[in-house]
Order: sequence, then structure tokens, then C-alpha cells
Amino acid sequence: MTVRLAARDLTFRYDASTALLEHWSAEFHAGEVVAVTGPSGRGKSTLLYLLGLMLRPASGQVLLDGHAMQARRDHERAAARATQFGFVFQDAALDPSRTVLDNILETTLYRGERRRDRVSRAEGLIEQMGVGLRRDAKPGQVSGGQAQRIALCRALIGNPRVLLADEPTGNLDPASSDVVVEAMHDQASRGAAVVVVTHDPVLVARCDRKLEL
Ligand SMILES: Nc1ncnc2c1ncn2[C@@H]1O[C@H](COP(=O)(O)OP(=O)(O)OP(=O)(O)O)[C@@H](O)[C@H]1O
Repeated sequence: MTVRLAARDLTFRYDASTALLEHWSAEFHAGEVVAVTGPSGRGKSTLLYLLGLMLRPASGQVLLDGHAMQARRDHERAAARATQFGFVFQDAALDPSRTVLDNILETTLYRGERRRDRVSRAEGLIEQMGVGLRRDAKPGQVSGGQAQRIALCRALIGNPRVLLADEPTGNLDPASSDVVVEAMHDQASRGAAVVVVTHDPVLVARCDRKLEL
């Protein structure tokens, strides 16, 4: 199996306090959906930020397709994030001043694709996720569950090689959760490594593997 993303010997602390992660290693394969579980406050979201190149560890490496990303400069890490990663934040983190459609399109702005093509892909995703919204709705007008699925659309539209999702089914009923799980497996079947932080046992059971933090 191809190792898409690897953590090697990661140590991380926010301040002088005890380390949240200490010499932590794991591999995430192309085609695989991995659940990360563990008690609240253990550092699961932090791990996703490290894997997603938003934080730098005190020591250790994150490797994307075998390339060490730690020593790269900020703009190179940002470029990798924009082109290779999709991220679903725990609170969806939609921009309230822009429409749902523009929130989803945000990550595709610099890809040199025609707007018409990007819009039709976004609309396909909105439909697939069963969000049931006018595309000119603003995030203030959507429910928590709709916001989560919109955030997933935004993460998927760039066809990421790595999809990192923090509690993506936290606000969802079982039918909507199902759609989200299917979408994550679809992305894995396109060759992505998918890492999902969750407390939801139903979601864990539908992942290929579980890592306990
Ligand atoms: N920016 C920050 N600065 C300082 N401490 C932080 C920061 N972000 C998180 N922490 C602390 O780090 C610890 C781990 O937080 P994190 O959100 O990674 O845990 P988690 O396992 O995802 O928790 P939950 O399951 O409740 O979402 C917590 O004690 C939290 O208070």
C-alpha cells in the first residue's frame, strides 16, 4: 500500500507544559479511511493541524508522499495545503460574509479553472451531500448539520490527496452521516488518505482502521 501521509516521531506542546504528543508516529495509506479517537483534550484536533501543516512540531516530521514537509518554508507549506489537502474543521469555519457557493469555491480560486466548471462541480457536491439549500444562502442561514456538509464540500472540491476531518458527523442525523461517510470513502477510493477525528462509534465502525490517541 502507498503511504500517502506519515508522522515520524512527532513531539508537540503548546507552551512549556507537558507535551501533547511525544515521539508519535503513524502512517496513513492511499485508499484508507482512518479514525482517530481518544478522550477529550487528548490532542486529536491538534494532531490534525500538525498533519495538515497548520502547526509545526517541536521535533519530528510530517511526510507527504515521502517528502519531508517540516523544513519547507511557510509559502511552500501553504501551497501544499492549498493543492493537496482538504480540511474539515470541527466548527465548519465558513466565512459568514460570503454565500455558501463562494465558501465552497474559495479553495479553487487560484487553480486557473473556468468559474463555470468550478460552479458545476460545487453544485454537484451540494446535491450529493443532500444539503438542500439555495446556493446564494449565507452561512448564517444554515443549520449546524448543513454547515458541516458544506465544509466537507469545500474540502472535497479540489480533489485532495489528503482529507482531514474533525468530527464531521458531530451535528448530523444518521442518514446525513451516511452520506458523509460515503463521500469520505469515495475520496479514499480516488487515492486519498482520509483521517477522521471522531467520538462517534458508528463512524469509527465504518472506518478501515482506528488509532487511539
Ligand atoms: N491554541 C492553543 N493554545 C494552548 N493550548 C491549546 C490550544 N489549542 C488547544 N489547546 C489545548 O491542548 C489540548 C488538546 O486540545 P485538542 O483540541 O487538540 O484536543 P482534542 O482531543 O481534539 O479534544 P476534543 O475531543 O474535546 O475536541 C487541550 O488541553 C486544549 O486546551
